[in-house]
Amino acid sequence: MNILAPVRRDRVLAELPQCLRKEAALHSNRTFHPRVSNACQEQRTGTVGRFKISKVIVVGDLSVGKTCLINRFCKDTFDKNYKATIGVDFEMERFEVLGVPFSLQLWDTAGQERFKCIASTYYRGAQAIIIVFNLSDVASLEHTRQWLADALKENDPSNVLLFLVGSKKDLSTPAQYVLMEKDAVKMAQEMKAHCPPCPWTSPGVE
Ligand SMILES: Nc1nc2c(ncn2[C@@H]2O[C@H](COP(=O)(O)OP(=O)(O)OP(=O)(O)O)[C@@H](O)[C@H]2O)c(=O)[nH]1
Repeated sequence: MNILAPVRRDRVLAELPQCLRKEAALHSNRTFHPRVSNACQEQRTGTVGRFKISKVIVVGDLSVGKTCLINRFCKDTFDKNYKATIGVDFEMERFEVLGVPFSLQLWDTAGQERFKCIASTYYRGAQAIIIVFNLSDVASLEHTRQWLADALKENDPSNVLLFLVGSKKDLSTPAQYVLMEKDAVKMAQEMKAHCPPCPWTSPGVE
């Protein structure tokens, strides 16, 4: 008996969503890799990496907006009150890709130093690492190197997708933003990551 609710309409993917900016995109393709399409057609998704379920870990300094980013993505909500994450939190988002069920496990980790030890025990086995920094706090961008190093201790660097995400754009002036973006793009290139500005956490989007 299937007791799961239907997959949300915006989680049914028949083509790749349009990217925010071409240069920030993983690649500029609008369609799936033929290997993925073929495997989906033949219902052989177990053979395309871990297609049925993927783990994403979200790391970064305290209060940069990791929880808000996940809540915007999963629940389309924004909470202006800060509640520190204790250790880790977890969300599961179900998709349907080319007719095949797919689940994304999102691990929200604590940025506070005292919880780092607990949080890092959940880093292992990630298919994607999202490193978040605050666009109005240059130190949080500098610290992304350390967050990445810690996350990669538990994962195979050649087999994991990296994303560098700038939050709190609404709190920086246009001039500050231009400077931070330049530094962030440099950092993203150094990490071989991608650096799309984040549309989800902006209170204006709510
Ligand atoms: N103005 C503004 N505030 C934001 C934005 N994103 C998050 N915040 C606020 O920043 C604070 C911290 O957000 P969280 O998402 O809890 O931060 P976190 O990175 O999960 O924090 P830790 O759990 O301590 O690691 C909260 O008060 C949020 O409301 C944003 O884009 N703009």
